[in-house]
Amino acid sequence: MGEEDEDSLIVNLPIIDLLAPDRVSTAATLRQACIEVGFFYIVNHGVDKDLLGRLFEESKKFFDLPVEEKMKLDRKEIRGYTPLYSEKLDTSLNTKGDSKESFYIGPLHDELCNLNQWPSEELLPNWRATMEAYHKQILNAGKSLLSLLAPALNLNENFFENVGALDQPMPVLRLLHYPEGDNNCNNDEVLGASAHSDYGMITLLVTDGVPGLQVCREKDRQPRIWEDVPHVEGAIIVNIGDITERWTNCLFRSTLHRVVPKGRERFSAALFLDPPHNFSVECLETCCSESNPPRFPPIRYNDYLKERYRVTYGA
Ligand SMILES: O=C(O)CCC(=O)C(=O)O
Ligand SMILES: [Fe+2]
Repeated sequence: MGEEDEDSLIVNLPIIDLLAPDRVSTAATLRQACIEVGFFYIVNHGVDKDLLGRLFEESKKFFDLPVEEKMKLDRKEIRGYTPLYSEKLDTSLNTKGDSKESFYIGPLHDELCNLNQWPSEELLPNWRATMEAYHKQILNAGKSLLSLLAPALNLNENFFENVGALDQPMPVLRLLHYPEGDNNCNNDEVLGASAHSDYGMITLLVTDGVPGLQVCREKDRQPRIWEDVPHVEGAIIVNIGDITERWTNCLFRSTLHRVVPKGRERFSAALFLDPPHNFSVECLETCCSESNPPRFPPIRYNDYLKERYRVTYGA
């Protein structure tokens, strides 16, 4: 799949058309992508192009604010601002932290929605409306993808809805800003986002087109081989998260990825789509058998998530 391009490798990921009339063959392509690499693109996802432009404009306006202003919305309950270097996704590294800042926006319509924090309307009048509109559209794209992911697992199209995985889903939108420069420090290289896999069900990622995202398809092989994920205009990048890997008994892969500095400022926005917090994640029937028994016991999603955040943020 990877091919040489001077000194870097480029991964060739399939494009999944959410509106393709032949759902059976689309689900088969999706299944293969999830088994082989855990990353793919989606098109015909229903996210408005102009809204995407506004998302990045407003995101930039927030990150351009003075740090004191941003710190007024410091992250609480996984909502709000995280400053530069406050996170280190690869905890084995000897660096001061990842060179990125971010802003988390939690679900808009659940009993916790009042925990979301917003910049003041005087400072950024269109900010909240833009983020809410994007949040809704990208969540719909995620739901529509899940209705293809279910048949890709030999399950009924409505499986995720029927088991309650979408009752109170936990879509968390994370705006990301990687400043330019800042390449090296004494020890390991400072990365925009160090090597990690995502925790949840699926992640839907849009970027401003600036390169930097890379995947490592064989995490246990040394030295690690990193391949660039190219920008495809109009497409959304999707990756399988750890809880889906666990849910599918490791049939679908949650692939290691990272963001490396390419000497340019970069913006992206990731929607982490998770099941409800009290949802019990238990090996899917179509992913185990007598000869391939479940590798993990059932786990309440919230217990799993808390542990992952504790390790990443050290709190
Ligand atoms: O910014 C990117 O391209 C990737 C971000 C990412 O992997 C994450 O936030 O989990
Ligand atoms: Fe990620």
